[in-house]
Amino acid sequence: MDDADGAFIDVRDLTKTFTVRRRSGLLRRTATRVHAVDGISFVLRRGEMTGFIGPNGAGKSTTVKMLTGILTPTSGRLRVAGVDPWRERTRLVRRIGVVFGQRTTLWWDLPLRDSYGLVRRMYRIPRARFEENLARCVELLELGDLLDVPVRQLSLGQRMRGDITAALLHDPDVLYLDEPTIGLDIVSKARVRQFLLTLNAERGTTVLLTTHDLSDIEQLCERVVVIDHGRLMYDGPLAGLHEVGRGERTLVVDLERELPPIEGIPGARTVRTEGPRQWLAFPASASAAPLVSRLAAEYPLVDLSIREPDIEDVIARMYAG
Ligand SMILES: Nc1ncnc2c1ncn2[C@@H]1O[C@H](COP(=O)(O)OP(=O)(O)OP(=O)(O)O)[C@@H](O)[C@H]1O
Repeated sequence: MDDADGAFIDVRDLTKTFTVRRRSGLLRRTATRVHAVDGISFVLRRGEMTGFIGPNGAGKSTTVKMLTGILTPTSGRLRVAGVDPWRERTRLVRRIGVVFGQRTTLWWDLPLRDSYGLVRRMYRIPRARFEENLARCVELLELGDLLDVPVRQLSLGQRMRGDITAALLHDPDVLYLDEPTIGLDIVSKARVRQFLLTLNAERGTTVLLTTHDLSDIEQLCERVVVIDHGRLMYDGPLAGLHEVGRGERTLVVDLERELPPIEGIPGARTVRTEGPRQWLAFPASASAAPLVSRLAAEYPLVDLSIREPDIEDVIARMYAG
């Protein structure tokens, strides 16, 4: 059930504080408090696919653990599908799927097929629905040849596809993915991403994706939530994140030969040189045309291009600020 206002995941002023006791002398121990999540709020609607990003230690895992009912919040309000995850964990378990890129939820010594059988029993999935969901995942994730292979013999990419299938056999409404493409080669990454797009489009599964790979976000998510030091830094469309960094654009100039850094062009400053190539930053609000004609008049130009700030630059700048 969704909230009256259509919120499927509703997070308000959520905090989680850990008390860490450290030895501070021979016999003394001092307690310090870590504000892992420090008052974040966001609302996800059903069927949204959202990127959840932030640097190491930002509080992403802690947030996801609270969303899945593994950790209890220190304060704030939390609802997933109308349910308080901590209090009604057993009810919620049927509605959510979780995939951790770095750990497997499969049984190491069992072939995938047997692992899935155990998942079926754990969730009491009706046989027909189980078979249907399994067949679908096997086809889309190309697992057909792997079902009888013990999990320990699978490559990382194969295991990840196996894990995603296990998380979806009970038809969850929401899927939490923690670094689903970490360590995967390009082909496996593409397969996993395509699968997630199909899942979201066909089933309307709500997806919250934690990743350090920003191309995951660019290819999958229209919306991104950024946290740092437990605080919300940005929540909005991916395009808006580009806007945040749209203070400057860069002109990449190829000269006929290596020259000293270009100087004296009003409104532009040389930020980098590498052989005959130079990079000039200029305000995004300014037109590049006068700059280009001035450069062409004064320097032996071979080629040039304009670079928009990429998402990595923008985020690096947000964290730095
Ligand atoms: N059980 C715990 N006890 C004490 N401190 C904790 C505990 N779990 C997390 N923390 C601290 O809370 C902060 C947030 O950690 P969290 O794991 O949520 O970050 P993260 O954004 O998931 O980082 P990463 O990208 O490295 O996985 C960190 O400072 C971490 O050391």
